[in-house]
Amino acid sequence: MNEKVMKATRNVAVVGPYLSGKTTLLESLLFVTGAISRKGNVKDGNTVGDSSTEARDRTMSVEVSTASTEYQGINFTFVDCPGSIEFIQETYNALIGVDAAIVVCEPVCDRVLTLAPLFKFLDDWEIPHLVFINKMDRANNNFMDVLHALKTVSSRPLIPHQYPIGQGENLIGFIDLVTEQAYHYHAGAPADPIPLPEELREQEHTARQEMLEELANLDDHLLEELLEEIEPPVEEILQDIKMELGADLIVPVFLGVADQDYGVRPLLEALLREAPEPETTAEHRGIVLHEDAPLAQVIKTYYTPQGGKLSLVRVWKGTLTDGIVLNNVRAGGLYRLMGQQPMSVQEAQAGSIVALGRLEGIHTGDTLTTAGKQLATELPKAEQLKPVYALAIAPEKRNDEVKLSSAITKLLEEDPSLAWEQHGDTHEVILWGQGEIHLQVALDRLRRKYNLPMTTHLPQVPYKETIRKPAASVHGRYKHQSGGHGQFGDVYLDIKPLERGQGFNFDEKIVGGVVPRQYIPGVEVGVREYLAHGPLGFPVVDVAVTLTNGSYHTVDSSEQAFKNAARLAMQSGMSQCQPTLLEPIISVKVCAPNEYTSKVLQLLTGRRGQILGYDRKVDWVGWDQVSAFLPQAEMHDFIVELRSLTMGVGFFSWQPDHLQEVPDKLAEKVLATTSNGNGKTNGNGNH
Ligand SMILES: Nc1nc2c(ncn2[C@@H]2O[C@H](COP(=O)(O)OP(=O)(O)OP(=O)(O)O)[C@@H](O)[C@H]2O)c(=O)[nH]1
Repeated sequence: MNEKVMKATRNVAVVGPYLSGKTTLLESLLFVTGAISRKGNVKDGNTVGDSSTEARDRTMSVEVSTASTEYQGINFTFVDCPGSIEFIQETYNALIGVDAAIVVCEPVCDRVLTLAPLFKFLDDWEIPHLVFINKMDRANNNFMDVLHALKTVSSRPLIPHQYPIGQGENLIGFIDLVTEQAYHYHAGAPADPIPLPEELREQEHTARQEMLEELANLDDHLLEELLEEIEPPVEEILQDIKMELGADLIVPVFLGVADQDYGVRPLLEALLREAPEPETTAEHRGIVLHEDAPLAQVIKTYYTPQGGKLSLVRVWKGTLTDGIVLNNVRAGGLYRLMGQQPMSVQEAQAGSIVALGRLEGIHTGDTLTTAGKQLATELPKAEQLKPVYALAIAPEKRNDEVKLSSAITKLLEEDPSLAWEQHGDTHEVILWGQGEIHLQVALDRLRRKYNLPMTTHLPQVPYKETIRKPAASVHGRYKHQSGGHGQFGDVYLDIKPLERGQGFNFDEKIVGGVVPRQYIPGVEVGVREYLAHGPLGFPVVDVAVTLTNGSYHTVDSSEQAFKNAARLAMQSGMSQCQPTLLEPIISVKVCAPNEYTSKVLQLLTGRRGQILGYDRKVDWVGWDQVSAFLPQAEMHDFIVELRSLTMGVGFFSWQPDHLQEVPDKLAEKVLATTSNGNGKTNGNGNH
């Protein structure tokens, strides 16, 4: 292991809520370190991050992108992560592979809640992170008020590292609370030291005391110094911050204006001083470093516009070279990525983040070793989010259908928070994801990368039907004479409703061979075939059918003729049984900050949901979890409304639960919109 390389590397994710300025900050970090000579900006679509067409079209990040630079002898790889909650899986997968994260947020007290899921993930994974309060040129709220608001959504104490000089448009610099040195910002150049403004002395003192007291909660020596009113040495404070940030015990808070490079150098210096080295991160993850065999983990999979596969990996130990065989697959190409630009490298040492080409069969999250797949002890992966939003899709051109499955497979490799299925009842291809924009981006990729323009519509609700009443001895006789020998089958069936969830049962009570044994399977097939489309046009469930009687003809009877007779019997019998529509009900667990619980309850009941109860969400301070049954017909845009009611942070998990009778009035509506009674109706029935 090359310890020198490990010590000289830092991998830092840039994360934070939607549009907080992460891509702009990355651009500034690359600019002030000299990795790029001219800064791009998000509106002009020429930044290093957000380099894909899908991102540029929407001026938002839709996948992670990495860029490397050097600052004061340290190689930094920054991973720019999407902020939108719909692309959060990307962020979670990438965070697994970094040493630290910069949480970029805006100085708005009302919006701190949007950070809650991210802080939760960082804290659960014990990923050291610091906060960069960006857009300080737009700050309306007092800095300490923002800090205190942020504290309410973090389980780790936030400590101010800086204090602003001026506010909003009048922001001119900052005070470093560790050294108590004030600085004046300059666009495009390092800040100048200036004397500490007298009028800020008291506020600076209060902020600094808050920092020292939080640190003293974790360091007895510092606590003693504070109690005895001894001024702690700067070195001791810095050492404490480094140790406690490294162990994810505190969250230092910085400030600035990314698009003017204000506060960006101090941020880099803090990362240099305080962010953990790759070796520390690896040890923290329980990786045994003294064995030299390479160990890496995939944090993102890309398919380039030319169709090549690139696996972005964090090298935990050992050295990767071009052509290395990992998990029995030979890598073809080893690259450092600068946005979408791959730059070939000969080798990648432990601690780096690089891309490997052509790792077929390897997926995001996989652990890679030279020991072969079976021998690799899997490193933990980020939790896979379950999709919550669906669209039915079909290729615009019919003969593209064959191409679709291989394109979707690649799409899902790039983005594991998508899923797809061919629905058994409705035969639709359903694309599942995390929200409307998420699916639009996936459809854009299908069109652009795979030349597969698609049409979309709301998925059909897979309604079923059943019966309320039995019918006895329903008769079906099939008699057909055509040329040679004819067709004859004759049956009597009893039809009975079954308990909900019992499915279908076929039985026979034939005595005296009135229907010969060899024809009985034909009767069952005929019944089953009929039940695929009941009188209302949907598959029939929870029905028992018994063959009770019949007759046959020695020459003309056949299995086929009995099948037809059974269908005829079902046709005449089922209409007497009061057919009724059933809808799928899903069980949902809806999670949101408790100030929104009453809105969540209203949302559910407004969608015919049945509330089963609610309670505090385990391990989520200040959050509730509501359990309910919800008709699947009401699920389509449920996530959209839930997010709009909860500042974007509410989420839910779901699973199919049972079938339930559709209330009569609604059933009429559903059946009226059913085209030609063939069971096709759109989701979201009554919206
Ligand atoms: N006033 C001001 N605007 C900024 C600052 N930083 C970024 N912006 C603007 O904020 C908007 C969003 O910036 P981005 O860098 O795309 O934000 P992001 O966090 O990467 O966005 P997503 O990744 O899509 O969540 C752009 O219009 C930027 O120009 C800043 O410090 N001050």
